Amino acid sequence: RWENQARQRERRLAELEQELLEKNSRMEGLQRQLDDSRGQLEESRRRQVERIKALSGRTKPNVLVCWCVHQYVTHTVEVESADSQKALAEMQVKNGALQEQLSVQRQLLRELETQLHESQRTCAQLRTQILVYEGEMERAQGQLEVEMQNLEEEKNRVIEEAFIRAESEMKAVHENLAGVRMNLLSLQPALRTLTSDYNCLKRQVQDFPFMLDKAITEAKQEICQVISEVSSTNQELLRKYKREMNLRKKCHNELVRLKGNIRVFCRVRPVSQEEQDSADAKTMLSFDSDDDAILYLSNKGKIMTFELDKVFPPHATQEEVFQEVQALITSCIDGYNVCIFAYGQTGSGKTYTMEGVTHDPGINQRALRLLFSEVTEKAPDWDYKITVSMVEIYNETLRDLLGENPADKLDIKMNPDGSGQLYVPGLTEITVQSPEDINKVRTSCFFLSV
Ligand SMILES: Nc1ncnc2c1ncn2[C@@H]1O[C@H](COP(=O)(O)OP(=O)(O)OP(=O)(O)O)[C@@H](O)[C@H]1O
Repeated sequence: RWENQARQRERRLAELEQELLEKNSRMEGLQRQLDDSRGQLEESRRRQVERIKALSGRTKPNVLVCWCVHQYVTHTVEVESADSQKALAEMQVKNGALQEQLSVQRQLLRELETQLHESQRTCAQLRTQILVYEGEMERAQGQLEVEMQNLEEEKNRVIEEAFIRAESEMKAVHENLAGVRMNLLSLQPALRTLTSDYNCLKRQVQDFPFMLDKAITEAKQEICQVISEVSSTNQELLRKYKREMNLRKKCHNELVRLKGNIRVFCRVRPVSQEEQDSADAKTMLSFDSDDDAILYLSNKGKIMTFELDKVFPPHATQEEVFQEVQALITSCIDGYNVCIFAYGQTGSGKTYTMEGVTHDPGINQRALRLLFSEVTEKAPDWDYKITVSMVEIYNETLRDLLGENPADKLDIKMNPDGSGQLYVPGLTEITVQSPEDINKVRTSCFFLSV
């Protein structure tokens, strides 16, 4: 900004100087004109004086002619002759013209002097203005210098800061570089190892198709060998399985022989609230602590002893009862006919033992679960088909509860195959896949019986 102002002022100063020069040259021209006019006036006066002198020579000596007071003299000249008077008149006319010319020249001179004064005044003003401008320029120059100095200082400071920063960054870069160099040095052995690994792998990849072919051939041979081994193992397993089955059959037969074909258990349910109220409720039944197959019944002071396969006391759980019949379920899978039923007076706990309650199921539910879990376990090797039939025996009459007409009576006949087994012709059989299916059948059965 200051530079612009200074430049403008310099331009203005140059213009004013140019103007001053022009005015000076014009003034010089006017001066020259004035000098010329003065010279001409001098010349004309000189000529007039010579004429007057010439004329004086021809006039009376007492005529006093003086050029500076010639007007007055003119009035005092005594004309002695007609020629002199005529010449005098002419001279007077010329004198008048010269007087006029002189006044005009004087006027011109005054004007020129006025112009000269005016020019000098303008020149003085311009000089003053120039001085003012010069002062302003000096001030601006001073400010400019201060600004320049400030800028220089700022520049130096910024350069110094940048230098310090660059130095620290340079230092950090050098440190990083040193770290990178160290890393590079430490990586070089790893790189060499990797290169050798890579070359090794490359060779392996090149050899891979041949190795693969070889491995496939070997694998094929091994698989064939394994297959033949497995096949022989299977044969062996089958043989063992058959032997196992025979063993199980033998065991079952032994079990039946030892425990008897028909086993009878007795389960004593807990005493109900009403029974607790009666005085002799707790003393009627008692158990033998050494033998779990003995039950004592006290009736009218007389103790009767019952011997069974097992007696379950009131605190026996559903699980304990089921464990006792569990082996029979396995026998059922192995192809034996099994029948489990509960017998007893009303409210003695038959339904509780066979069906149980939702949170603690009885023998039926547990047997079905075990049956299906065994079947599922053997599923890869054996095909099983489980069917359900339901009959009602009431007053010596047999009815098919799953049949289309549950009211129809069924007959029990001897199997004509000569096996000595009984069978019921026309009895409905429903194939089931899970214990839930059996539950559905039972529900419909209840529905039908209703
Ligand atoms: N071992 C037991 N533990 C607990 N409660 C039992 C037990 N046995 C039976 N009960 C309860 O005794 C009551 C009668 O049992 P349950 O209905 O099983 O007798 P029931 O022999 O089936 O009778 P009904 O012949 O009249 O059908 C039921 O409330 C049952 O919950």
